[in-house]
Amino acid sequence: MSSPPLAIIPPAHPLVGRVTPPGSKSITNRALLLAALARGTSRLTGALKSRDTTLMAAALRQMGVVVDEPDDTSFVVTSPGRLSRPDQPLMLGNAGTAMRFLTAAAALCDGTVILDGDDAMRKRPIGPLLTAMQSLGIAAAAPTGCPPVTVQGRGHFGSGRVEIDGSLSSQYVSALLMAAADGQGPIEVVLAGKDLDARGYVDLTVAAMTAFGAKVELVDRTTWRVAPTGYTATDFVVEPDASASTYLWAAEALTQGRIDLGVPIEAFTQPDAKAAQLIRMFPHLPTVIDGSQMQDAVPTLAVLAAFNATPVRFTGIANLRVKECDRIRALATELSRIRPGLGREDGDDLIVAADPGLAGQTLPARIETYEDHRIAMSFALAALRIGGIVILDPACVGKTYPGYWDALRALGVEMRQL
Ligand SMILES: O=C(O)C1=C[C@@H](OP(=O)(O)O)[C@@H](O)[C@H](O)C1
Ligand SMILES: C=C(OP(=O)(O)O)C(=O)O
Repeated sequence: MSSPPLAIIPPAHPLVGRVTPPGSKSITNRALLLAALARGTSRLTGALKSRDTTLMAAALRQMGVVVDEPDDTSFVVTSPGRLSRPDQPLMLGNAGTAMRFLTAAAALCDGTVILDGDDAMRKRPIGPLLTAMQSLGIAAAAPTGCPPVTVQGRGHFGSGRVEIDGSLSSQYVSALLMAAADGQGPIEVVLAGKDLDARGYVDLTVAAMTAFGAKVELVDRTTWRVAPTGYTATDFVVEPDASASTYLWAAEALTQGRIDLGVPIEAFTQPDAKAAQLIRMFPHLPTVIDGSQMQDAVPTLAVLAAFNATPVRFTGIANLRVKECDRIRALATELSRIRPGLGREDGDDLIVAADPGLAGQTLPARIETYEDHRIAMSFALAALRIGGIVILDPACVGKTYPGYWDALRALGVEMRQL
């Protein structure tokens, strides 16, 4: 059921203040899984509490891991060091990280594991990951090429060489790498097909694995060698979420404000932190932005581009079509709802016809959010400068940033639930 629409009133002042961004979704869900694979107790602090991490934690509990939540930003994970076969299917909503990472990890259980998600997740491809697992001798099936998935766990990940086509999602590579430390012997994960978009997410994976005691060697740009070390319980600090921070950086740029996130941009290791340099260039964003290495920041940059001095073409974003929704289509459609022709698809590129004159106008538009947190959060930025914007189903931000609307309110943005 969708939540009541939210009308946002453009603030008459620059947004100035302090906001603490939530913990990184990507890092929290990696750390939760790795802690679950390590015998003993691991404390995760600075973690994200949101729909995606709640789903990951619940799935791990179904597999016999104790996940305590002593406060709003910590998880304490106590594990026997292996995952038990769950009695019921793992229901993972539309959490891509949980679905992909747990599909590989399910091979470490003894017995059958079914992983399923919501309607949107049932359209997100997982075939390449299953093909890779099958090549290691693991029985894994998804008749439609998308969840639900059935994995016959056999208690280990095998050994040898596994090829993976990561062109649709880097999460397949991350999933294999994390499970590979529980191999019977060393496992080489080799990229097949074109180079990865979002390579930075695989670097995050290797960093998290290393923190939990794994040994991963980058043999060359396409090959990682993972030793069969298993994982060691540890205390782990999750950095703030860079993708969530992009909305605040953009809000600052759009209103010529000053928002202190309490963390310098250089401290982020996540790929989307690269967007900060572009946002700083506003209103003179480049005419072409390659979004491949900062994919989750593209909705933020696209809405910002609507107010830029010159049009912007976004390239390298084909796999935005298989995220929470088809984000290329959603961005083009919703930008054009504000002003016809403001956003347009060109093959798999998105072209935003910039119009600095939009700022200060009233252009009533009810923004469809397609149950996609990033569509809701990015179009709220348009509402900081344009009157009459209503965000439909605003609660969808709970996937990764449940405190988003409160953060904007704390900066003095007025909103009305309709
Ligand atoms: O590994 C991760 O944590 C993520 C990888 C990216 O997805 P893809 O690898 O599917 O592009 C990104 O869009 C997603 O939000 C998080
Ligand atoms: C694509 C995203 O999420 P996921 O793939 O983890 O569902 C996202 O958070 O923008």
